[in-house]
Amino acid sequence: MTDLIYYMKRLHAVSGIKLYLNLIMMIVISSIEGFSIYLLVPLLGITGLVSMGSVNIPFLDHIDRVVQEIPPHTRLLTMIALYILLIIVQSVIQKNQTVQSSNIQQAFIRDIRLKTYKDLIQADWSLFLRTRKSDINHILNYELVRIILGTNLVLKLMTTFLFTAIQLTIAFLLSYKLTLFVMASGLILALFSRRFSKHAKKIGAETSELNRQYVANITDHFNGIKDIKTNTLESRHYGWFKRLCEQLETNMTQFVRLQSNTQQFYKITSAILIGALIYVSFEVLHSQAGQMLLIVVIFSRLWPKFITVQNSWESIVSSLPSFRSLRKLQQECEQAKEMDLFQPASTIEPVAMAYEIECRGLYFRYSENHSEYALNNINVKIPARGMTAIVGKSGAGKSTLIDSIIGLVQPERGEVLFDGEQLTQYNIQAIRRMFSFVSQEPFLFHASIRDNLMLVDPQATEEKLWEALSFSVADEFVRKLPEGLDTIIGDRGVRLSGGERQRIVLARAILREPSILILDEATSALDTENEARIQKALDLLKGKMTIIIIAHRLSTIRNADQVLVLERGMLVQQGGFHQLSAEPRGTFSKLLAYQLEANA
Ligand SMILES: Nc1ncnc2c1ncn2[C@@H]1O[C@H](COP(=O)(O)OP(=O)(O)OP(=O)(O)O)[C@@H](O)[C@H]1O
Repeated sequence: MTDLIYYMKRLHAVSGIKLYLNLIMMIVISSIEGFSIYLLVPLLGITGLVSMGSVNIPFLDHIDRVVQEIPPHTRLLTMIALYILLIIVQSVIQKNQTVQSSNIQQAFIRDIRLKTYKDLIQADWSLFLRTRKSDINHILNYELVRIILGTNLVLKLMTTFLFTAIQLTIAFLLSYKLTLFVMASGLILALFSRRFSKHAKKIGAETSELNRQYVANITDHFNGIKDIKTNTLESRHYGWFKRLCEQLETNMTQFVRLQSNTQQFYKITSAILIGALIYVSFEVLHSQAGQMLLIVVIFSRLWPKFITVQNSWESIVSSLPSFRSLRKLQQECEQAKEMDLFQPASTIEPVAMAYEIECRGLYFRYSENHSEYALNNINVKIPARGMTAIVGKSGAGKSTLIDSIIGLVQPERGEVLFDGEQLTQYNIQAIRRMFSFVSQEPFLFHASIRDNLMLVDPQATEEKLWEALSFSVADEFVRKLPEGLDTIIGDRGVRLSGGERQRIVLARAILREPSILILDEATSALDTENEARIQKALDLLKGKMTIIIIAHRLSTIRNADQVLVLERGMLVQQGGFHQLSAEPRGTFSKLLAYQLEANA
């Protein structure tokens, strides 16, 4: 419930006075509707269907007196005209209210979307290690829609309460005994309906979970469609998906059944109550026709409100898990916040590194439950403008070391220093501006090659783009593409080969003119000829920028100034390529030997 209150406050902050105007309009609309129905009583009186004299109550008496002032021959026409006028006024207000309500809603949706996106993008890497991308997708799509619906229902419920209060006051004036009876019956029923609300909450939680799984499955299945096809797993995946769809169907049907059960319950109770009231008034109390009409009017105005309140409440309660999910994600993002979006990247002055990066006593675990450290007491210096290679078996901790140097993960103990200055949340953005990083899974957007390159340098000239492409040996193949630089490369660059993708990403990294270039298996998909050409280009960069390379193919790091050898998170060797190859018992020699064997 606190989550719901949080978002209602947010709605209030976004819409301000408009929200109250909207509520007032809703009340006016409901009141006119109520008034026009009460107006039916004198209308019926004029037609002679009901004798107004028999209805001895202040409110209707007053109306009757006003009606009597109208000349008899125009009385009916005046009353009908008044009725039509009321409906016209109501529809004009209704139109404005609908437009304003939609404006409020859209502004609220925009606010939540922007806040969530901003929170996410400002969060540090640890959040993305913990959270599935499909869950983020799910929250930004499905849950958001349910939150909007839920908020809308709360507003409607508020107006219903206000409207019911007005109705109750009028009803009280008409007959306090009858109104008290209806209210008491409503309260008793509300107590009975608590189990409906509990059930609605349970169904709502299931809906959230099932929708989460739905989005996760779709994302997984279509990300892995190549593997599904090559392993002929289509029918198995279809089976999973079918089961989930059936569960979703059952869940939705359950909710509709619950709501119709509530409605049925209220309708039957309403029929029994009104029957009992009519019987008692007629047979026991011998009431007149006017009072009987009154009973029907009051009952028919008040009772549906109880049904609306109960149904809206069930829907609100069922959407509470969505409020929880979004709030939880936002809270996690707030805790993991590492930067402020209000400071644009272009205004952050990159710091220049003159001497070295130093890792001092670094310890890191992905989870406190892990007994093994991904980085275990790493002490190392990476000199500026030199080439440092990091090698080791798969899982040795190479990428984790890079991630802690960039500040993507925070060490449990120890520190990373740039020219003696510690990497902190205050200088992280400035320090990151020095880097260009080509990861193991480089990302290209569904856009042209030009757009993908200019992402890092929107002012880049044509000449500069081709220079970068030439560096990464990508110029030849890009020239041959039908649209050249303007070729659209598909989702994540699927329309390019793995090696071509890597070369475009490398060109992008160079275009940024970094002072520290990090390549994590950046040329692993290249053929030996193209890899050798890139090696040469990298050699030319030595002395101009700091280069850190993670490579499995050890032949590619022959020219490195220093090699760091990692094993199970520990730095086990450090030195020049030839120096380490000459240590026969060392891990590096073993790695070299394995590769020679494999290539033989
Ligand atoms: N997101 C993660 N959550 C939990 N454990 C992780 C995560 N990423 C890596 N690890 C673990 O941390 C250790 C070091 O992983 P890391 O990716 O740094 O190794 P690596 O040397 O770069 O491996 P590779 O050469 O295969 O890329 C491994 O045991 C790995 O299983």
